Amino acid sequence: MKKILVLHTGGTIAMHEEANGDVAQGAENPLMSAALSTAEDVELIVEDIFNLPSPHVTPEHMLQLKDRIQMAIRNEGIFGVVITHGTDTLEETAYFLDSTIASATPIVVTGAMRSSNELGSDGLYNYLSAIRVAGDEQSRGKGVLVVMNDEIHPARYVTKTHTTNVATFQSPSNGPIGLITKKQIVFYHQLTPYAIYDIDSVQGSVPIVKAYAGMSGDIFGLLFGHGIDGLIIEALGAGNLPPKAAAGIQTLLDAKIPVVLVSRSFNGVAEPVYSYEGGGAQLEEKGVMFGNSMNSQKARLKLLIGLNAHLDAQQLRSYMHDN
Ligand SMILES: NC(=O)C[C@H](N)C(=O)O
Repeated sequence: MKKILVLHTGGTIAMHEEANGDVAQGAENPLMSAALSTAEDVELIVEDIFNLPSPHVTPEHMLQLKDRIQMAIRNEGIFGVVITHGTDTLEETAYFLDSTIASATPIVVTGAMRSSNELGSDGLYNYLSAIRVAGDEQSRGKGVLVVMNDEIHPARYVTKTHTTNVATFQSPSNGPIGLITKKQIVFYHQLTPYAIYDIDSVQGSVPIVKAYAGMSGDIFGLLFGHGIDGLIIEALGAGNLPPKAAAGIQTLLDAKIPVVLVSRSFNGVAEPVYSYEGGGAQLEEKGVMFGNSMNSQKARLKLLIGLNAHLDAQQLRSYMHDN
């Protein structure tokens, strides 16, 4: 019997539709009483660790999940872990766990786009698929995986791309890492290795600011006054800013506050290419770091992890760049 630790955290997968069409949380998680027909060699240890819509999930909750999973890996002889989660911030929790837990144990995160009593509800199906993947030998050593809609995606690359479609989770640059069919689980490729920091705190204020045509630098002055510890800028194209915005970040850089640039384009990498005013080459010269192909919400967690791992400026620069 393979022991699978299941941690329910809430989200649409644990919700129901009411008579007026609103989707709401009940006192009971419907997954707890669902009739499951899993592969017979799996024993589930099920915990309702939280019951939160995922917009209520914070890095502190992610840290709590990490601690619970690490304890189970160390002491409870588990084969794999399944986490059910709301989809809005699912990629963030999955990415956080992927970046902080160094273990070959399969860790699979899943959710649903339609609540438990809606026509075409995908919750139970995704839950069963996640259990199958978490109990599969091939899933070992593949980092944290996101299982939705018959696809397996690496936490590093997956993102929510659609507000309502059940095929919302995609890995824009790389595609899924695997596929779930009725009879088998197929993996297509391996991930390259990446740094993992087993942090024990998630302190610090790291906001995200999105760049746009005609942007001024005012927002950076306000953030500086607010006392931030780091900043992610979703920059334009390959990693550029409007001239006034570029000038506005100087105060943060002078104060040695890490500023990381990612792109608001969801495909490709942000890198220092252009030498015009506000161009990436100039920004790099000023001390801005580049977050490569990461999206802003994951780059924010990554910077938070780097800061809580007490990396020095050089280590932080290469950590933010490698993904
Ligand atoms: N589909 C979902 O789970 C969305 C929901 N708002 C949540 O993230 O909690």
